[in-house]
Amino acid sequence: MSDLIFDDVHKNFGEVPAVAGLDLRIAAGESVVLLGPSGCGKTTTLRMVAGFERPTRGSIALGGSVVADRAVFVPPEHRDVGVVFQSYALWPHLTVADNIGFGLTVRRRKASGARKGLAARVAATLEQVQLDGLGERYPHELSGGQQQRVALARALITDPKVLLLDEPLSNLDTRLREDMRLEIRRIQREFDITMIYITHDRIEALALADRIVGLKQGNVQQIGSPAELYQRPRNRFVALSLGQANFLPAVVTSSHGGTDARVRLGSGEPVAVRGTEAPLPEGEDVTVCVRPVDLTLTELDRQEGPWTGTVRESVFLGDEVHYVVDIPALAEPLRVVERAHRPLAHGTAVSFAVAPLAASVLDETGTPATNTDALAATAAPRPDSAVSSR
Ligand SMILES: Nc1ncnc2c1ncn2[C@@H]1O[C@H](COP(=O)(O)OP(=O)(O)OP(=O)(O)O)[C@@H](O)[C@H]1O
Repeated sequence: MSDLIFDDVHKNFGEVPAVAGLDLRIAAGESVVLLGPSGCGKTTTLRMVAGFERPTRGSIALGGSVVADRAVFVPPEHRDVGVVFQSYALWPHLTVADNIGFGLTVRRRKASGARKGLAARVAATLEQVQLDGLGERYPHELSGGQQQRVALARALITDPKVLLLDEPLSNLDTRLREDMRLEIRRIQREFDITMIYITHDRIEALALADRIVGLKQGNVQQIGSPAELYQRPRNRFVALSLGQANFLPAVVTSSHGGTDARVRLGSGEPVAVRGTEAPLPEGEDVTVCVRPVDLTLTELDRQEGPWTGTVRESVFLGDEVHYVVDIPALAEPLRVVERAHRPLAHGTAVSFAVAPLAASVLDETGTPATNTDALAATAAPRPDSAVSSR
């Protein structure tokens, strides 16, 4: 059974469409991350689930019951959702235990006579978030990470149908963010919690999601597992949301649809790439997305045509070298990440190769392909050796 269903959910603020037609079914125990830049509608979506906003159109169902549609609007206190905000929102004058217990006592459980079990529930929840023994402290006596654990515990103690987290790690330093990321995933998995987590941080999205929803200006761009979105992004926006990417013009040489295709870059040998769902006609101009780690450079004596180039920047980072390479046939410089066994110096002439089945064809109907334009402007013949699969 789906725990949470969005059916064609829209939310407009005046003329601003904050959320434009969200269709999503979240299964019980699933962790879904809404990923997108500021203003794409993440918080609005979360607020509609919590009951702080009402959809302009469409419906939201939670645990089998509609909580918001044209006719129904269940108020926040009757939705059984737990919310964790970026700001922690703890009561400064209450101890940790009272902050956590507060979440439970304001719920119906108080009325149903469960109060006597409160101390035991608080202790168990403190243990769940690994804060055992700190119940008598006040929030100002805790670190930022510990305070966020208290906020998490306060949401968890009510045993919510869905846990909503709104950029909960933004106020923490890098190290604590890493720890808390793992901690939230552990708790979510261990207790089989249905979770919606919103962030603009790609690492958080990749680390925490069973599925990621890529959002842009209120519109869903793609929904899928972290690996799907990373390895087969539908468009440039999704590709760049999850990390650095190169977008290269190519021509389809064979495709079977749903499976993998072969494309030619420049006049190199065809290279196997991840195809699109629909078959691609042979000869079709496409754009392929290649991650920097899926390219390799080969040193040349001199540049041999528009599909070879020169190293503009070479940054040694210990395990890896990050290269920026100017290729005349491409509008944008190529980004390449290689193991740091033999850093190539600035100005070195190079050819590049794409690893087989590492690149993917974008579905960019109607999107201007800047790199293709650049290629069309380049008339010089290209040596076959310049671009090949490795
Ligand atoms: N109460 C409101 N009144 C008017 N416009 C609003 C309101 N809340 C949000 N918006 C607008 O709706 C759009 C989506 O906002 P939302 O806060 O959902 O984005 P977000 O992705 O969560 O951004 P951020 O990461 O900055 O929090 C934005 O254009 C925002 O300005």
